[in-house]
Amino acid sequence: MDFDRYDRIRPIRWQGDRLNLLDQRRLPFETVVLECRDSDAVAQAIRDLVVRGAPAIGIAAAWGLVLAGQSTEAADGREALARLGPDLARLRAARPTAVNLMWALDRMARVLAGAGADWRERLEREAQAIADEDLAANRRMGALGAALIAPGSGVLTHCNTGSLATAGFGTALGVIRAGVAEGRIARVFASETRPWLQGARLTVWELLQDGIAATLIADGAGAHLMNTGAVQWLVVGADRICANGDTANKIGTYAHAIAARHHGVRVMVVAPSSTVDMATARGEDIEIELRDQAELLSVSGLRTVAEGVQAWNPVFDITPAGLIDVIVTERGVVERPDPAAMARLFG
Ligand SMILES: CSC[C@H]1O[C@H](OP(=O)(O)O)[C@H](O)[C@@H]1O
Repeated sequence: MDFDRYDRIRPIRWQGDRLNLLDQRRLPFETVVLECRDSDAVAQAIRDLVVRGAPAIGIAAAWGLVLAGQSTEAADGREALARLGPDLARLRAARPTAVNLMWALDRMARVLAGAGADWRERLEREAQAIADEDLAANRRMGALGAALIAPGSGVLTHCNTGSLATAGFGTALGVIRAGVAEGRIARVFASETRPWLQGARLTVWELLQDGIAATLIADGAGAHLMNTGAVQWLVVGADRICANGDTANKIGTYAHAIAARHHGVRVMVVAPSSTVDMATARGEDIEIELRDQAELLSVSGLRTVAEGVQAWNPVFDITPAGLIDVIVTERGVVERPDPAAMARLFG
């Protein structure tokens, strides 16, 4: 497929002495780039959702460590690793649920541990490799996932899993891009994804850039949409996939998956192998990020809830493996995920 036609947005741009991040808090109406000049600025940008999406925060954190290295004196990688310990810890703590963040930093730390006097160059090469591999994985998953979808199908997606959430092309949205390009997907629906509105602000905007028509629905309209017969697949991303196939993804995914099973709609989870966490046995062992209740109490800075009301704001949920028909990764496809099937591909 013609990737350049379908995929032009790049949320993370390394500039040699700074990291430029497309500020996703301001989209779709303003295009603002935030310049990060040290690792603390990158950690803050991840916490504040300037950059978001599981693969994207791993890539941004890797560049954050490169920035930290530029202001650190060390004779070799081992010494650098010791000096960069606090930066690594602050980047790692920026968000708890998406394992790509920890995966990318562990990979950077391993490179440091084995590097000599050229440790700064090695770090920079590794960050670039993490980004390049993510883009290649997304393109591969797009082909693998689209091949499972029968021509003429409708799909529902949740949150934003596109170029904005990755190095480019996207995970679930990559499958949708490929499926539309191949003529398999005839209808795309995106749920708005309260409270941060990744679906409403980012996904339908991204698809619009590609000339892909998408219909926005309220999160609560998912079951009703499925009942109409308009969609045959729920296609979503992931922030962490456990050894048994249980999957953490944006809050609301679990409700969509329950409705999908009830209506005979198939569920596809699309994520690179960097999202697979074989060290976590099952979903209940995943830390679910709780964000400020203020995100629920107002919309675009305008308070919508009476003063004095309390809110609870978990931003991910767990979809049990039993509700997932297929997990698509760049290494291959896991059908009806369970511990044995996961171990065959990731053990
Ligand atoms: C391509 S993974 C995207 C993943 O990240 C989202 O979360 P957030 O916007 O809070 O970073 C969501 O769970 C998506 O599925």
